[in-house]
Amino acid sequence: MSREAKRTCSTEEEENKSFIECAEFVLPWLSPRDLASISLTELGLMTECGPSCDCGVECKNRLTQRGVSVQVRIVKDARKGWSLYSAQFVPRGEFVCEYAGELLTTQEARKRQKKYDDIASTSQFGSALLVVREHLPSGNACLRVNIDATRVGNAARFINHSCDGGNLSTVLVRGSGALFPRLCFFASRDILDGEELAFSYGEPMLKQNGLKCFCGSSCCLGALPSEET
Ligand SMILES: C[S@@+](CC[C@H](N)C(=O)[O-])C[C@H]1O[C@@H](n2cnc3c(N)ncnc32)[C@H](O)[C@@H]1O
Repeated sequence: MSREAKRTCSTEEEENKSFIECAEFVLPWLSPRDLASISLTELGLMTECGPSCDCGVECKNRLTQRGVSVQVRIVKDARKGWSLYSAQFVPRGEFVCEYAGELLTTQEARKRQKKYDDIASTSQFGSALLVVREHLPSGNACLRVNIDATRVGNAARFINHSCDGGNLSTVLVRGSGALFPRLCFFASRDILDGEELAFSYGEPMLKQNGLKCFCGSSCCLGALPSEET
């Protein structure tokens, strides 16, 4: 899974600071292949109070820091595996949950993805390693965050892909003073009680032995978005 964000509001000075602070997660220069992926679906960006603020978790500007915010149900699907359903009406724009998981170095993410791909080739295995690339305004660099919810995470790790974008928008939330952004889901439209929650895992850059997609949408491309991490 791969998600893209373009940061638009920072100055060059801020950009350099962020670049240095997050050195381990930065790919300094993008390969031509990565550059080709800049046009992928962009994430929304948002800032909240964070470790450098005096306020507590009840602060109104910590909307996404209070756990899963809607009632959900985990349901098994014969073809997609475990899936997350809404167990209440969720109005458009409402915060749903964070994509929580282990933050990995890129080296560890690559190692784990290979292991997960091997397991998935012989069994029904739902790995949940998501790569977020945040492109800095200059276009010369990108901050990469690898979130692995396969073993450690919250209910968001059961959200399946839909080729039509599903009913969730992804927003990268940066807490003031926090080193890494967090990936959060908001309802992209009104969601009915009993609807499956879904989002787009990214543009299809198909691997030869990629997994089949069973999202069931009219624009289904037949394969899950997947790329070399
Ligand atoms: C983040 S996990 C989602 C939860 C997963 N279904 C499970 O059982 O753990 C991602 C994995 O779910 C499966 N998956 C997600 N969306 C799918 C879809 N549209 N069609 C088929 N499989 C899907 C794939 O195995 C994928 O690697």
